[in-house]
Amino acid sequence: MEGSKPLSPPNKQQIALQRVDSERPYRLLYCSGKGDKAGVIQELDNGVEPNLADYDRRTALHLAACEGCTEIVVLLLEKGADVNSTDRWGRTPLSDARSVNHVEICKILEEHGGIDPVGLDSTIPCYEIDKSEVDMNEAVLIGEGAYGEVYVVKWRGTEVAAKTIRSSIASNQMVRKTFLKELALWQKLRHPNIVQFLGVLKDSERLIFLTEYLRNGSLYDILRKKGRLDQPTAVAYALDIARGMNYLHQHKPHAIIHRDLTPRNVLQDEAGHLKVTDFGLSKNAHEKDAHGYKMTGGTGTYRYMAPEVYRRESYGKSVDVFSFALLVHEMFQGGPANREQAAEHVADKRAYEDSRPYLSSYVYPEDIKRLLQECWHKNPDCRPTFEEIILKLEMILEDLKGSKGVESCCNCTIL
Ligand SMILES: Nc1ncnc2c1ncn2[C@@H]1O[C@H](COP(=O)(O)OP(=O)(O)OP(=O)(O)O)[C@@H](O)[C@H]1O
Repeated sequence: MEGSKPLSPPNKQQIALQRVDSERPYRLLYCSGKGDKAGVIQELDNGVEPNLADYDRRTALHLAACEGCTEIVVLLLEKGADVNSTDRWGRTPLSDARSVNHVEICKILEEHGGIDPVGLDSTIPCYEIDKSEVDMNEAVLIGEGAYGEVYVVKWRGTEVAAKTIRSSIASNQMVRKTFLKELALWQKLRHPNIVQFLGVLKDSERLIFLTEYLRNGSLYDILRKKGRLDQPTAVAYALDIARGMNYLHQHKPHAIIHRDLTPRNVLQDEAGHLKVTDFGLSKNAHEKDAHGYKMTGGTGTYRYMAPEVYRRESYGKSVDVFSFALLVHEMFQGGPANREQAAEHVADKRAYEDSRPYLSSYVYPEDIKRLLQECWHKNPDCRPTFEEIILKLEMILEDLKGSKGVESCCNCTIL
């Protein structure tokens, strides 16, 4: 009879192998989210359960559906993945695919009996506002945009802005869903330089949503009234916008690209600070193709549009940096560059002839000039991030304060 050997402690290599083994099942989740078909097949062939879930109860099918990996979705379903497994938040793979608009995957999941217990519209109720709390008959019209009118109304004793979406637009179920999706994204945002979303009016035939009311109006109104801003004010405003935009670009788990950053979409609060608004056109950066993002064209305002967007190429976050540069240019200049020319013509020349606004040395300090040239660089990869822009602007503002001894901003004078 063979005597039993005393157990010796595992060596380093054995410990490493044990670790790989204990992490091994989760490779299925990793490969599914990355679209690594060979990896997924290998894991399943090794006997990993197709319904394996992580601590949030998210399965390989959730991840593949969410990341738009169609082939993996099909494969997992073939291998017996549960089409209606629910994660910690009650979301099925179909809920995920819908929320990021992966149409083909939604179809496949539905064909396999997939349901969406969460539903797009039901992400809204916690922010629904009873329409009896808002008297729309007392509403005062304050503006009109591409999607409808904007009113100031009273809600629980406070003046707020009510944005109405034209019934011709809101009656289209697909468009309505897209709006609700954008609002669901907006309602999660909280930042001092982002206009606060308040809620959607419940049971209203029209689609109406409330945001905080900024009584000083938009940057467009300010520039029309005041013309060119003094340098410290322009830089302080630029910092406000950059901070709001940086928050959007650093949004987790997916960056938010505004896509329509214009002077009309920047509003001023009573303290004189600027806030970025109108996420109706912003796009969750998760909805990307292999190269970046594709814009369907016609979206956004031509005068502030990045060349790659005008040319309908794939694009990324830096399209907002390009628009930002034009806003800053306008604050120093007092109005838009090439204002006598049609906006589309201006965008065309920027996209195909690399034309950029003139930077007079009398108007633009050297460091602002350099920053603007970097921000509207023709190569999107050469443009700085908003995080970098903030650092530069903070230094420029310090220098301006140092050289003048005075910062004048929003009617305040800081000595
Ligand atoms: N929260 C708000 N507080 C105060 N005024 C607002 C508010 N939201 C919008 N406005 C005013 O209403 C106007 C219209 O706004 P809206 O966002 O509908 O359109 P826009 O930004 O001008 O154009 P577009 O729809 O093409 O983006 C704005 O220019 C602004 O003057």
